[in-house]
Amino acid sequence: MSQQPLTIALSKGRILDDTLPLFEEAGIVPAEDIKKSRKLIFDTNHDHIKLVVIRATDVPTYVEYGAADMGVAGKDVLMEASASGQTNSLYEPLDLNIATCRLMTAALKGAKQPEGRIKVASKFVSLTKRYFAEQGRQADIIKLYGGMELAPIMGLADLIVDIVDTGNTLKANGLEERDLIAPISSRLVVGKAAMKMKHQQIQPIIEKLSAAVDRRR
Ligand SMILES: Nc1ncnc2c1ncn2[C@@H]1O[C@H](COP(=O)(O)OP(=O)(O)OP(=O)(O)O)[C@@H](O)[C@H]1O
Ligand SMILES: O=P(O)(O)OC[C@H]1O[C@H](OP(=O)(O)OP(=O)(O)O)[C@H](O)[C@@H]1O
Repeated sequence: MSQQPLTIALSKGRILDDTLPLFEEAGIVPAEDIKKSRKLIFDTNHDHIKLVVIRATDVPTYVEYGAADMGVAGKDVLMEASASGQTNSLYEPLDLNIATCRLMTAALKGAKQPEGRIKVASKFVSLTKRYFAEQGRQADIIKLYGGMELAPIMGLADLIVDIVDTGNTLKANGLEERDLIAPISSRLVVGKAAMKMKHQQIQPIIEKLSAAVDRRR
């Protein structure tokens, strides 16, 4: 019996470096070197499986709408997509334990926070809004697209919400960690329709990836 076609959306950028070896261990290998190509869609060693390589923030959208059946994305990106209402039906069956880092608030070293409303800069606008609402703190959220650490230095914001890994970027810019919002790693996500219609094909992939993740622990 021929298998139904299956499309997996991978985040380009730093997650891809960790995703490709994991997929290879699970027996899914692109037909050409993704990192040397300008193509966005790739055949694999399985006739029915294709990989699409897109911006991390677009992965939840492709999977939510069923344009891709499954995907790999950072928990930060998934939290933001969910908080903004961009997604509401994604399954998250596996923590791939790659691209691990922390979603933190941070501020200038030693800086006191204002009593009333605070200004918070982040690229994760919706999850930041939700987080401060849950904390019962009034916050104006300022959307930035990168280099968040600059915002407190320039007086644009009191706090930032950003990814921290080694802490080197914060340190280099005179900032310090404040509160942990969530530990982050990349997750395998599956769309609602795919989970229903292609379960028999998807389940073995989840199992093989899960075994590959376990072997690394
Ligand atoms: N310093 C870091 N260490 C470990 N993981 C990180 C780090 N920064 C980001 N990540 C994780 O990797 C994911 C992708 O980050 P990357 O820097 O490749 O893309 P991006 O700059 O957020 O996206 P884009 O360039 O498409 O806007 C993030 O969503 C997060 O889950
Ligand atoms: O704690 P560290 O190990 O220093 O890592 C944290 C940095 O990594 C990410 O930035 P990235 O390099 O993706 O650049 P960006 O600001 O363009 O997102 C994140 O936004 C921090 O700036």
